Amino acid sequence: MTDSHNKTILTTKDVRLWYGKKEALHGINLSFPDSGITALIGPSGSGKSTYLRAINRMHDLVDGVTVTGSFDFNGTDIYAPTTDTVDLRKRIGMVFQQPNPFPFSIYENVVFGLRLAGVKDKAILDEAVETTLRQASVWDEVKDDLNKSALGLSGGQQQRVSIARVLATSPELLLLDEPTSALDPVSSHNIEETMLKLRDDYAIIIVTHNMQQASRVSDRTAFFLDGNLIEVDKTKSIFLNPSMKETQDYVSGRFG
Ligand SMILES: Nc1ncnc2c1ncn2[C@@H]1O[C@H](COP(=O)(O)OP(=O)(O)OP(=O)(O)O)[C@@H](O)[C@H]1O
Repeated sequence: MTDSHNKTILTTKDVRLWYGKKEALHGINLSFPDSGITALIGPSGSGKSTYLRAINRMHDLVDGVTVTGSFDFNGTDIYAPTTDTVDLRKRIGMVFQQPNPFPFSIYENVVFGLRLAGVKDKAILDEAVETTLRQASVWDEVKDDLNKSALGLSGGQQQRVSIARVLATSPELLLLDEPTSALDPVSSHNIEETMLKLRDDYAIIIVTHNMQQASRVSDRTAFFLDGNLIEVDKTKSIFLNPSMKETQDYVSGRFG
C-alpha cells in the first residue's frame, strides 16, 4: 500500500527521452513507494510505455534513443555506466503485453534466471518453482505438468508463468506493460488477482489502457498526456476528483 510509512524505492527526476530527434518524454518527475501498485494511464502515444521501458533501460537495446534525467533506484543510479543491466533487470522485472514463454518446459521457464545466476541445487530450484507459481496463482493448474512445454499452456497461463519467472529472481520492482491486453476476460481477472496478491510485497508499476482495471487494482494512478505527467494521486482521487481538467476529461471519456 502507499501510506505514509512506505519507503520510496524509485525516484525519477526530469526524465526526457528522444527517439532520434523527436522528444517523447518532456521532463517526468515521479516516485514510487516500495510496495503497492501504481497505474500509468493516458491515451495512445502519451509516453506511458516509453517511460516504463526507461526504468529498466530497455531502450539501451534500440539505436537512436537518448535518455536524460535521474533515476535513483534504492541508491542505485540506473543509468550510471557502472550499473550492470543484467543485474538491474533481475532487480526490476518486466512482464510484457504478449506472454513470452521460452520453448522449454514450465519448470525450466521458471528457473531460467536462477540457472543463469549459477544456481544448481535442485532443492532450491524446486522450491522456487513451487513458491513463485503459487505467488502467480497458477500452481494448481500446472503442478502436474511441470515438465511439459510452456508453449502448450493457454495465453493466460503463459502470462502467469511469465510472472513466476520474473518473481524467481527476487525482484524489488515489477514493471507490467499492458499485461492483460492480449488476454480474455477470465485470464485478465486471474492476472488482476495475482497483482492484488503481490501488491503488499512488491512495488508494481502497470501500464494499462483499461481504466476499470486501473481503478480495480491500483493504489495510485499517474495520468500521462503528450509525453508529460499531468498528475499522480491516489487512484480514487484521480477517478473521482482529479485536480487537472485534462485528467477529468480523460477519465470521464471525453477523449482518448
Ligand atoms: N521505437 C520508437 N521510435 C520512434 N518513436 C516512438 C517509438 N516508440 C514510441 N514512439 C513514439 O513515442 C511516443 C510515446 O509512445 P508510447 O508507446 O510510449 O506511448 P503509450 O502511451 O505507451 O502508447 P500506447 O498506449 O499506444 O502504447 C509516441 O509519439 C510514439 O509514436
